[in-house]
Amino acid sequence: MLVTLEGLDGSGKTTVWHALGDAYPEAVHTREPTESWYGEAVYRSINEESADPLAELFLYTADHADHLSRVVRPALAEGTLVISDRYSDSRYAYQGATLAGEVDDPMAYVQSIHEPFTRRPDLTFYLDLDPETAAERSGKTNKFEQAAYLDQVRDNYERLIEEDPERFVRVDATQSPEDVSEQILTRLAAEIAD
Ligand SMILES: Nc1ncnc2c1ncn2[C@@H]1O[C@H](COP(=O)(O)OP(=O)(O)O)[C@@H](O)[C@H]1O
Ligand SMILES: Cc1cn([C@H]2C[C@H](O)[C@@H](COP(=O)(O)OP(=O)(O)O)O2)c(=O)[nH]c1=O
Repeated sequence: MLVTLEGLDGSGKTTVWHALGDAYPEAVHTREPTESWYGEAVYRSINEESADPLAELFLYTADHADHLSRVVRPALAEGTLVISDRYSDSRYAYQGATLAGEVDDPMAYVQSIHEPFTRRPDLTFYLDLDPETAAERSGKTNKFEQAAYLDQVRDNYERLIEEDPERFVRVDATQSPEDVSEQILTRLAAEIAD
């Protein structure tokens, strides 16, 4: 089973990911961008103000392809639970925003380049938080963390949820970290038992 955590920067994904690590020590806990050299290239681009958005999309997508073949697919093939802090929906939502004006319907375009090779998550927790609080919590440390930009990213996440309501579980991320984790742990336990 492939479970992903999605949401704006500062929505609390990493906090939940640690709680899931404690609850499911036998699972593969992973993230995108990854820690591979592809992921390092992605972080280099994130910290570059003038990075070309299309080039950046392909760096993220290269990192995803490597993540899939090296980590996600082998673990799933062994029947291991995989929990990823960010995954392809981050590309659809974020690059769907950075590519506005570069290509028509950027989110559909980004989805179309993933479709032939990606593995759809079985379950995605969306940590729902307003962009102002998210930007405040995240400390606005990179170019993607400004509230106006996060507004567009949030709209894109809403479109993704509309497209695939069965897969997404919306979690109110204004709750305390304990309540957010508790809600996710309860739902995940129920899905695994199903
Ligand atoms: N539910 C919450 N309520 C208030 N603050 C939170 C909550 N969850 C996380 N935080 C804090 O917000 C900041 C960003 O959380 P983090 O888990 O790193 O988010 P993300 O991985 O989504 O960027 C951290 O300082 C963290 O302690
Ligand atoms: C995985 C991914 C992340 N991002 C962005 C979101 C973040 O601003 C940044 C780094 O991700 P991350 O380190 O997960 O940031 P955070 O923990 O604050 O959520 O990269 C994309 O734009 N596209 C992607 O496909």
